[in-house]
Amino acid sequence: MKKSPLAMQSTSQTQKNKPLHEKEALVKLLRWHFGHAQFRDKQLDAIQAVLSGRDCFCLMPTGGGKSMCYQIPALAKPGIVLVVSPLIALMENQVIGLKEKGIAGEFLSSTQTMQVKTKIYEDLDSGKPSLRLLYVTPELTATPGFMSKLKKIHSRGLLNLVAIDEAHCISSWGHDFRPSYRKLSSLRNYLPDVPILALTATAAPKVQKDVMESLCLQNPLVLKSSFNRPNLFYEVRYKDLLDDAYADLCSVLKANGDTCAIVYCLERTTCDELSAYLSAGGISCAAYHAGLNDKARSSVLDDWISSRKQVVVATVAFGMGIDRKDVRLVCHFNIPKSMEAFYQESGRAGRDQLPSKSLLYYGMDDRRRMEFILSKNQSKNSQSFSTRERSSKKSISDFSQMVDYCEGSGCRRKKILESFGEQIPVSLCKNSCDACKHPNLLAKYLGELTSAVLQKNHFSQIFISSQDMTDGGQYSEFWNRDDEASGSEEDISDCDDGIEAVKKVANSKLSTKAGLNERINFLQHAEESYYRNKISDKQVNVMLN
Ligand SMILES: Nc1ncnc2c1ncn2[C@@H]1O[C@H](COP(=O)(O)OP(=O)(O)OP(=O)(O)O)[C@@H](O)[C@H]1O
Repeated sequence: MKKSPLAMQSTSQTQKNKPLHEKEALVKLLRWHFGHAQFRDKQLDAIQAVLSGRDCFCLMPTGGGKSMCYQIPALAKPGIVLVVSPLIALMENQVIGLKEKGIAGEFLSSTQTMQVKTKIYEDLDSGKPSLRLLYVTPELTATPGFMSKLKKIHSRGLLNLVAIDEAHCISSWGHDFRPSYRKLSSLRNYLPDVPILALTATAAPKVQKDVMESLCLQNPLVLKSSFNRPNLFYEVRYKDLLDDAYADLCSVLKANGDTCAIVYCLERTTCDELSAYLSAGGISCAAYHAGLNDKARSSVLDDWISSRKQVVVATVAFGMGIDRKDVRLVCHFNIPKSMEAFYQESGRAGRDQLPSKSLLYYGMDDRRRMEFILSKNQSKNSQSFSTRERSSKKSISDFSQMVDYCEGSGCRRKKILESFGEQIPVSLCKNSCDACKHPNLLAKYLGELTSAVLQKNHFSQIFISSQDMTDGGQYSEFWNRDDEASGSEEDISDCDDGIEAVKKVANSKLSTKAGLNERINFLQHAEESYYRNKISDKQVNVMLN
């Protein structure tokens, strides 16, 4: 049902003296237009700050309700709120949602007809625009023509707020850097006294700082919600211990009925293969990646959004703007490149706050492949040595957090939150990760994983990559050396009983307590010492005590 706007401005004397951002009045707007009983967490603080003219940096997890922080201010006083958004699909969705509620929202993009655009511009020029929310791309915002239009609107006192959605796109430290966002730095110069609201679900402190500086926020109210997603259950499964990861995922999806899911894969071919496999298994499923043409992609997206398809097997191209709230499972079929990317992607599950799951399939081959990709990116990105070094160090340390998430034995939730600088007691998890729920089982798996890794002779490969990761030296040569190294290592192992004895002792010493990383480090150390110094298994025993 469409609703007529609820008038916020009253001319009566008593009302005149009341601030527009009074709590009861804002709650009334929330209930009237959106049907929600109360504001969530930091929403009210953000709304009151921007209504009083103050800049605000608002950090809320995915599905936290960031949109309300600019939609309510747009309804609280005459004039418009400009919303900068990175994706046309995102803008379109929001505008459709607003119109359904009878709220005057529009977006400007290259996809619109001249007729629609002219109508919007005429409304803006009219001196009394009926528009409340105008969504634009960062590219358009920064053009001189559009900026001068904004200045005109502002000179008439009608530009109430500039909201920057997905504000982390401005930071080259972030996982979704968009060069066009950089142009938004000029907003403050052009519109010095219009409050800016930066919104993001990005947790990395470095990115947060960068966003605030880049947008030149002045004394902003900084609001940070917890990143904990209590309705998500976190689980890791180990590919090296499974007979068939495709079959395993197929049974997970089947066990959950006709559930809505996103499966992220590293490569397009895996998307196609896995999607075909799941479809053959009777799952309503489609692949989505940048190798498909625009038409095919938008048809997959449409089918999924409208529930004609339940599962999308996709690369990370299936990203921001994915607006289905009932995603019950986000599966990473390959390890993501960083905790930040993992958090964003897994966060697409359960945006309706209902119980949902994040499932990651971890494999040692995937780990090595990702290390290779990160090293390749580093060599491609050849601006200057220091930039390369900075970006390489960052990628490597970002990825090592992800490896620790998979290979360590502690609470997964705690690891996620701690990687974003949030300290939490383990009790917060309430057994909603596999590590807390089944610690013994996980310890068993990690023990088996170590053995499987050693059996498959991944040992020497991990050794090479870990060492290169720590000294940052010959990282990019890892793959070139890999074949040779594993070949020669195998030769030595095959004919050398000493090293087998050393490995056995080291393994037995560590299998109960240590995490996989720790074990591998010990084993590396033992193996290296053996070859260098020919120490005995007894000496290894002493060394590891
Ligand atoms: N105060 C509230 N009470 C109840 N539901 C709310 C409230 N505020 C927002 N919501 C609902 O929460 C859901 C998520 O809101 P929204 O899309 O704004 O989140 P978001 O933080 O922008 O998420 P994302 O980062 O995924 O875009 C929506 O369905 C919205 O209607």
